[in-house]
Amino acid sequence: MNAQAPVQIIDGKAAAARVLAEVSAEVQAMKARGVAPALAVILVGQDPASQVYVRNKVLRAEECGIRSLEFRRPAETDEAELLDLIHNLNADPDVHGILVQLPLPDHIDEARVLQAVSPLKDVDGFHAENVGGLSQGREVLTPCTPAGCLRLLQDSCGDLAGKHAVVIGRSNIVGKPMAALLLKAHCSVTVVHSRSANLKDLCRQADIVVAAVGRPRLVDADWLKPGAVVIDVGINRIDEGGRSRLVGDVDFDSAIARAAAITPVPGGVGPMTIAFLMKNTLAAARLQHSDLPATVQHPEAPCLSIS
Ligand SMILES: Nc1nc(=O)c2c([nH]1)NC[C@@H]1CN(c3ccc(C(=O)N[C@@H](CCC(=O)O)C(=O)O)cc3)C=[N+]21
Repeated sequence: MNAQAPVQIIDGKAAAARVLAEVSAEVQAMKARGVAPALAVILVGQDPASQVYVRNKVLRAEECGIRSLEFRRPAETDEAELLDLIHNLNADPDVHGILVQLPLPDHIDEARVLQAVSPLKDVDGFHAENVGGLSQGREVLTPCTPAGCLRLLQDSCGDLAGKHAVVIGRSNIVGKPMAALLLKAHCSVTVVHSRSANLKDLCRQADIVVAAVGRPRLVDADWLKPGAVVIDVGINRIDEGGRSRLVGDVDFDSAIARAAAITPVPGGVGPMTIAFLMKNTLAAARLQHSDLPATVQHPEAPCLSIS
């Protein structure tokens, strides 16, 4: 049997710090030309996890010089009120990005709310116009988590052309846009999900596995081809021995025996998601100020996160 090369643990925090440094430099350049990028974050209700995420987003924004505005609304807020707030932010020339934290309370129609955000300010990339643009391979505002995963894969594997990527999960937030980005990067893409027959056999054929199903430690070494690169999007809070801890959709301790490279949870995809939110806010500010001289754009950092 061949000895297996040691596994590379992909450091999402370090990768995110590099992205944030790029963003900070560009924010300064943009400010020097009179535009101060600003992100509005809307949080409806008291979900504790959402509060932590929103707090982190606001902190990261401040760190890279992006102005952040937080709008907290009670869980009972009705849809019309929320739509009203979004319309006001759409019309505000000093606000460049709008993020509506998900999930929303059950009485609010999530699709209608996401569709109300101006596509030019849609830093989540969830508006149908951006979803459609991504599927056509255009450079549009792109969902932050898959954009972050793609960057981690490019850093780790270089050229992705011709590789077989298996995406586990078909959500609008991760699975579907991830598949579109991998296709754009010239991978062969298989999307599998909870109803797939032979889930494990399909996964075993993958050069690249992106797990985004929300099932704690579903994927173990037995699911992997030796040398596979594994991106774990899952963030599952589980109780273990009376203590709460975060685990991914991948059984990390098992998978490291087969994978060539793997992201940990925490410290993998999560920090990259937030870094790409900042990148998208900058891209959104540029979309709204197409009059800015091109020198604002960093030559090696293309305008939008998918490129
Ligand atoms: N409109 C909208 N856009 C989102 O992008 C969005 C959302 N709603 N709702 C919730 C999910 C979740 N999400 C995370 C972002 C960062 C971490 C993150 O940085 N996690 C740290 C650990 C955090 C911890 O310890 O809890 C890590 O993985 O290292 C996690 C989760 C963005 N989301």
